[in-house]
Formats: sequence, structure tokens, C-alpha cells
Amino acid sequence: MNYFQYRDNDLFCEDVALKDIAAQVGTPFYVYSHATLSRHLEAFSSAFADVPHLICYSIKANSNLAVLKTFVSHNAGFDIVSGGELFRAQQVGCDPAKIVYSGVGKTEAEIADALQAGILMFNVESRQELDTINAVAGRLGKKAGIAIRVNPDVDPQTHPYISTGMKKAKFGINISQALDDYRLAASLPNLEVIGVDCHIGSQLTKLSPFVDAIAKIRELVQTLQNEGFGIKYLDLGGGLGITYEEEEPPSPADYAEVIIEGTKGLGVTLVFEPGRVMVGNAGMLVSKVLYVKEGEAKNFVIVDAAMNDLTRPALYGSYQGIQAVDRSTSDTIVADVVGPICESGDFLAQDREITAFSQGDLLAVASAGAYGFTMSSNYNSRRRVPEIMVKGDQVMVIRKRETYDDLIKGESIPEGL
Ligand SMILES: Cc1ncc(COP(=O)(O)O)c(C=O)c1O
Ligand SMILES: N[C@@H](CCCC[NH3+])C(=O)O
Repeated sequence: MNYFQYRDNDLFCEDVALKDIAAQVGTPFYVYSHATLSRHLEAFSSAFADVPHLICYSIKANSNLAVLKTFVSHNAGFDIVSGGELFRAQQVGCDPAKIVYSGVGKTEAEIADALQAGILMFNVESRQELDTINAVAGRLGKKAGIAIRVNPDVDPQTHPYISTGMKKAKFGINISQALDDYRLAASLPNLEVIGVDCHIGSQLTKLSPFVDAIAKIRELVQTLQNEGFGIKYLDLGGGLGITYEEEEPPSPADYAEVIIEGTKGLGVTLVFEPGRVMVGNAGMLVSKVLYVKEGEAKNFVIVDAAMNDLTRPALYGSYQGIQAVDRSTSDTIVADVVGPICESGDFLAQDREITAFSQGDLLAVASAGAYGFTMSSNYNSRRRVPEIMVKGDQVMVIRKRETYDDLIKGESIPEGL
């Protein structure tokens, strides 16, 4: 079921026309479908219903409190990568025993906060981090549950900026060194080795990289278990891709099948850190056409959303669908959809056949629920846009549009300037 559907010529999110939201909050805005979020979480957890598992939604993909609360209400935990994400998890009442903490650069203060909060496990990404967690835990009189994030050297066959599990990546500890580091971890008094972790990349659209990684990780888990390590959790990260254009990623059920097969008999609880697959297609960015400019070499549809609102096309050259909010016009043009920012890289689509939009029309950028708002910025002193959640016929403003005062919050003009 797609909760973003046309009714006659109007694009709806659940039971609300996007044009009505635009009339209420102005443009641009992000809109998320509550039913889609719930359905995605349910699909993922029911795929693993037969095995012990914990879903730790990866907050970085979309960290709005209302989105997080939706997942907590469906019993999810969280994958966090900063003190700020821990704070968000606490704001929505997430059970700390369902929080895993990943990332190559955890600070001592962040580690201390996570220990005080009582999180389940740190996914440790370097030897020095093992020592640091041990030291901080010692100072606090705590024991830190840890997994080592193992880098299995598998090519995830995705964009190089979002490949994380190859030797040359900054992430994790190479699998060849992992056993030694586990032994070191076991010798540190304030650590409790409870897991093995791996995350090989994002927007994976094939199963084979997961299968290859699991085969390598499985061997490591068995070796560790034979050495007497109490490995209770196997965290397989996130990474499952979605359809932006014509990709045909595996369904959660297909993904679950190979994972359950590959981890059979290990006697562990599987932990997952899905991000994009939970929220990507649950959100759109709605924008208004400011100007249409017909150039000699190109046509430009200039809209009021920009690369500061949705940076993926500029950053990765990635594809986001462009849909008319009112599809009564069947004429099309080939154009770039660009924003008002003073950068040539400020585009949402390039050389795309799209509706022949007119000034004042609304367009929706599809698949914008993941790494959309969370990667937005105030570049060009643009106010960050509101986030709206739709639940049935209810429209909920879950983040207000920033004001000009928000833009300068915290700045000061020292005397004498
Ligand atoms: C450690 C870790 N876990 C989970 C995720 C979420 O990934 P995705 O959004 O691809 O599911 C990421 C981002 O790639 C990550 O770095
Ligand atoms: N920001 C990336 C994904 C990064 C994944 C983070 N580990 C994207 O938009 O595709």
C-alpha cells in the first residue's frame, strides 16, 4: 500500500491533499506518513518474528521526535551516533536497554552520558576507543557492554560515499585484527564483551554483499564462542536500500530469509539498525515553483526548496523522484529543478522529463524521508522548513518552520565592533 497516492488529480498523503497542507503551513515542507512508518517497522519485525531480534532504528536517517516516538510505540530501540541522538532517544522514552551506540569518534563525555543512561552496547570502532570506554566506565563504577564493529572487507556495491565495510573505510576494525582486539577487550576490567557488530554500507539493493559479510562474521562469532566469549548479540547494522528510481531492492522478508539462514545455530539475538528503509519512502518534500526559465542549453524550474533542505542530489548526484502535486497538466518538459541557493550544485533533479510546471505550481520530491531534514542546514541563511506528520486525516506540525530569530540564536556582536 502506497500512502502517497493521487485522488483524481491531487496528490495525497494518507487522507490529506498536499495542497491543503501547503495552504496551511506554506512551502517548502517535509511531510511524513504515519501509516507508512508503522507499516515499515511492522514489515521488518514480522520478517524476523521467528528469531530473537531487536530493531534499533538508526536515528540519523530521520530524527524528528514524533518519528522516533512512532517507532518506540512499536517497541523499537535506537542506533545512536552522538550525544545529541542519545538526548533525542531519552526525550521519547526509549528503553536504554534497547540502545546501541555506533560511530568512530565517540567523545569521553558522550561515552559517560551513554553509560549513565544504561545503554545496551557500544559498537567499538578502534583499539583506542576500547581503552577509553574502559577508562570512563572505571571512573563511573560501571561495566560497559561492547561489541567490536568488524569490517569484513565486502564491497556493498553502492555509492562510494556510503560504502563503509571495505578495508579502506574509516569504519570498524578489520576482521583480521578483530580476534586480537576481542582478547584485549576481554582483559579490560570495565568492559563486558557481549556482541559482534558489522555495517557494510547504505542503500544496498542486492543481497549478495549481506550474504558475503555474514559468512565472514559467522566464522568470527564461532571462533569467539569457542574461545569462551559470551557473544549474545550479533548486530548486522542497517543498509537495506529502497526504490528511488528503478532499483529493485530485496524486501525485508527476502533480506530476513538470507540472514536467518546465515546466522542459524549461533544462539544470538540479532540486532538491526535500519534507517533509510524505515523512513525514506515515508516522506516527501513539497515545494513551490517560483520561476520557470527557458534557457538556450537547458530549462530550469526554480523552486523554493534547495540543496540546504535536501542535499542528497547535490552531494551524491542521487535521484529523487519529482511529482506534480496537481497532475491535471499532461504536458512535459525536460528541465533541471533547482533551488534559490548561489551554487551550481543546487539542484534537486537534472535533465529530467517532468510536468511542464508553471509559476506557483506545487511539486513533491519523492523518497525524501531519509537523510532529508536530518542533513539540512541554514546555508544562505535559509530557515529550515517545517516537518508535518499525517495520520489518517490529521495534519500534525511536528517541527515548526524556523524564524529569522532562530537563524541568529546564539550569535552575539561583541562590544567595540
Ligand atoms: C552504523 C550504522 N548503522 C546504521 C545505519 C543506517 O543505514 P541505512 O539508513 O542504510 O539503513 C548507518 C548508515 O549507513 C550506519 O552508519
Ligand atoms: N546520508 C546518506 C546515507 C549515509 C548513511 C550513514 N551511515 C544518504 O543520504 O544516502
